[in-house]
Parts: sequence; C-alpha cells; structure tokens
Amino acid sequence: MAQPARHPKRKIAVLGSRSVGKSSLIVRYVEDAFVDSYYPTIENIFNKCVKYKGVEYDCDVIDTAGQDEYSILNSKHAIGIHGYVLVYSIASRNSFEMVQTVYDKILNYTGTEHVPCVIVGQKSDLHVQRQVSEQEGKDLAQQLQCAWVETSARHNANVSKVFELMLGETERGTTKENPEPAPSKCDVM
Ligand SMILES: Nc1nc2c(ncn2[C@@H]2O[C@H](COP(=O)(O)OP(=O)(O)OP(=O)(O)O)[C@@H](O)[C@H]2O)c(=O)[nH]1
Repeated sequence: MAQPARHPKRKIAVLGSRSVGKSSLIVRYVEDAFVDSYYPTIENIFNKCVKYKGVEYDCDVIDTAGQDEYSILNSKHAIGIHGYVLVYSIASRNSFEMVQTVYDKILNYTGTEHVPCVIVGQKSDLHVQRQVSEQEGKDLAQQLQCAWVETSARHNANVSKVFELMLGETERGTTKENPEPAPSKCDVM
C-alpha cells in the first residue's frame, strides 16, 4: 500500500521585545483573528500546514514571552529550531534595537555564524507613530543577511508573506537529495 506523503516538519520561533505584536501576528496567520487587548505571552505553540513551492510543511510556530536586553535565551527557543522570526514595532525604536541584541544572543547560544531569519516590522498601520523607517529595516536585514518585511496584524497586511519568506530562508541550500536543513543546536563549551 502506498505510504501517505510525509510533510516535512519545521520549527519556527518568534522573538522580539514585549508588546510588539508577536502573538497578534501568529494568531492572524493561524486563526485569521485579531484581538485589541494585550495579554502578555508566557509560551504558546501553534501549528499550521504551510504550502511553499509545492511542498506542504508541517510548521510549529513558537510564540515566546517578550525579550529585553537582560533576558536569557531559553533552550526551547534555541535548540531544534529551523528559523527565527524577529519582530519589532515600527512605532518603537527600542524594539528595533532589540532585534540585533536578540540575534546576537541566538548566535552566541547556538555557536553559529548565521541562522535563517526574517525581520518583521510589525504595526505598519501606525503611520503617525512611526519611529523606524523602511530603509532602516532593510539595512539591518541586509547587514544580518536576513529577509525583511513590514506587516500589520490589525489590517492583515503581509502576514502570510512572513511565513513564505521564513520557508524561503530555511529551505535555502537544501536540495532534492538533501532536503533537511540543519536545526540549531546548543554549542557545548
Ligand atoms: N495598531 C496595531 N496594534 C497591534 C498590531 N498587532 C498587535 N497590536 C496590539 O499590540 C498589543 C500587543 O500585542 P501582542 O500580540 O500581545 O504582543 P506580543 O509581542 O505578543 O507581547 P508579549 O507577549 O508581551 O511579548 C495588543 O494590544 C495588540 O492589539 C498591529 O498590527 N497594529
């Protein structure tokens, strides 16, 4: 009997400062809903099947508690992860600066020189409060060799693009013969 097609599993962690809209971005993507109220996240895992270039990926999306410069990376957010979505709010310069800090923490923890990442400027609907320009977002992404996009979970703008870009980053370098990207490991010193 023919075996059912296996969906490759991908684990994606969503990181960034508090209240930048990480949960809202994921909930918009997975459940197509938006809530105005703010409930700080402890930890949540969402699951969605995502079709990318004809392949259906079984994606676990890990929503994390917001980070700050003093947060220590949780091993659950650093081991076995295929890619990272690093979120800032376009209305908060501090949250934009936190992207580099969190990225450095990931590299430190995993002992690698590069991890597949998408940098996301969330709350793009907040034009009047904008503190971070599109160009600054693009420049950071170029510097860190990541993909970049601005989104609004509120207006459902570019939300699915984040996850397409993410799979583009994780699948880069994979081939038919070698279809599995290496998930991140812990660097044992
Ligand atoms: N204007 C606007 N507000 C948003 C958007 N996305 C989220 N928010 C609001 O921002 C607040 C924080 O959103 P959350 O999704 O809880 O943020 P978070 O990053 O998951 O927060 P933590 O769990 O504390 O890290 C909520 O009041 C949301 O309604 C957006 O695209 N536009």
